[in-house]
Amino acid sequence: MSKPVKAAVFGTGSWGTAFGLVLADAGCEVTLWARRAELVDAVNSTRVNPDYLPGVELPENLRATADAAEAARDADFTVLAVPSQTLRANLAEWLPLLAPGTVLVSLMKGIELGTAMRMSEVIEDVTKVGPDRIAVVTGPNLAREVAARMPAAAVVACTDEEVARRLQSACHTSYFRPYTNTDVVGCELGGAVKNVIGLAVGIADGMGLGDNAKGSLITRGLAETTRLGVALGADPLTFSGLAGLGDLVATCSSPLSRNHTFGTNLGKGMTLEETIAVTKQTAEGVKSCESVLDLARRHGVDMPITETVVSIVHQGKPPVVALRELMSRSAKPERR
Ligand SMILES: NC(=O)c1ccc[n+]([C@@H]2O[C@H](COP(=O)([O-])OP(=O)(O)OC[C@H]3O[C@@H](n4cnc5c(N)ncnc54)[C@H](O)[C@@H]3O)[C@@H](O)[C@H]2O)c1
Ligand SMILES: O=P(O)(O)OC[C@H](O)CO
Repeated sequence: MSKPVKAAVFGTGSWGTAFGLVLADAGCEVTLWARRAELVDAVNSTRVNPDYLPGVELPENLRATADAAEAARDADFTVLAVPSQTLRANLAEWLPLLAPGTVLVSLMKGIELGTAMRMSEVIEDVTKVGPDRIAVVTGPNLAREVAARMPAAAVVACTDEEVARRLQSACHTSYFRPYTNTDVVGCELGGAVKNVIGLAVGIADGMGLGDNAKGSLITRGLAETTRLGVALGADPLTFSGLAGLGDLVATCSSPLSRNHTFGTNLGKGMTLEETIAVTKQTAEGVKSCESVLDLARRHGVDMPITETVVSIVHQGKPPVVALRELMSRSAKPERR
């Protein structure tokens, strides 16, 4: 009998725990690394993560530890599920512990502030591991729905298709259907920019702008995501797939999305400080809207919706003023 696949998941938040559950359901032996000993004890003794996924029973082949070396030991896959802006520092600490030959898997949907790097680029920069051992999981995957074993498809992307296939098989269950893709750039950009568009749609929903506004923002949001992707060498077709349109639709329609909810609160008139205070989990778009805009400017790409989100979230522009400016931009053909 062959040995079970071993997976270490660094980050016991919503998605780290939910994806750990998927891996365990697919037959992997899973170790979650958590910062806090109380959370480790709760997971191991009650089989529930009370802070992030209350009410979800975790399988027996998933356990938690606060010891990073123990989590990393002999892992075939080392899955990273921390906030995008802390990844570099976290990974630098874990680097000496990583199992030789392990595949590093990013679950994160953000762009690093300051460097404008995608998460796989940060991983490569810190570990010096080649792109053939770095993979990304993305797509319409709201953690609570996945943890409830509700059906979802996803994308596992790696420049090495064989590695993507191995990861696909490690996380394929009756309710989680992963597709492979070799366009890592497109898959990561789709995930990071949809959070920014999710904020924009949330703001519009909070302002009561209606479903035409929502459809328009999703579509034009996808257009600017695709423009950025093409400038960075991505395949434009990736953006009509699960990492692009699929994730945008899920994020922009769901009250479970933290980015959408964050935007809705702003659109209803909460201040940024009030909105941050009621947001308990990571809403990546809040920081990444600035790094996405930075990336776009470095490549001479126009991203008016992203620019609008930055002006509301970070420059204090009232949403009604931002809306008026967005709508009064000069008229242009749809495909340019
Ligand atoms: N939640 C979802 O539905 C979902 C789905 C797909 C992708 N993602 C992406 O997954 C990533 C993680 O999101 P999440 O939903 O699990 O977030 P979360 O806020 O639920 O959990 C974040 C985890 O990171 C840990 N953490 C926070 N600061 C840290 C630090 N300085 N050092 C080490 N660990 C730290 C927290 O303790 C927690 O375990 C994000 O990039 C998000 O966009 C989330
Ligand atoms: O809750 P959000 O806004 O981070 O979205 C979660 C997932 O990325 C949806 O696919």
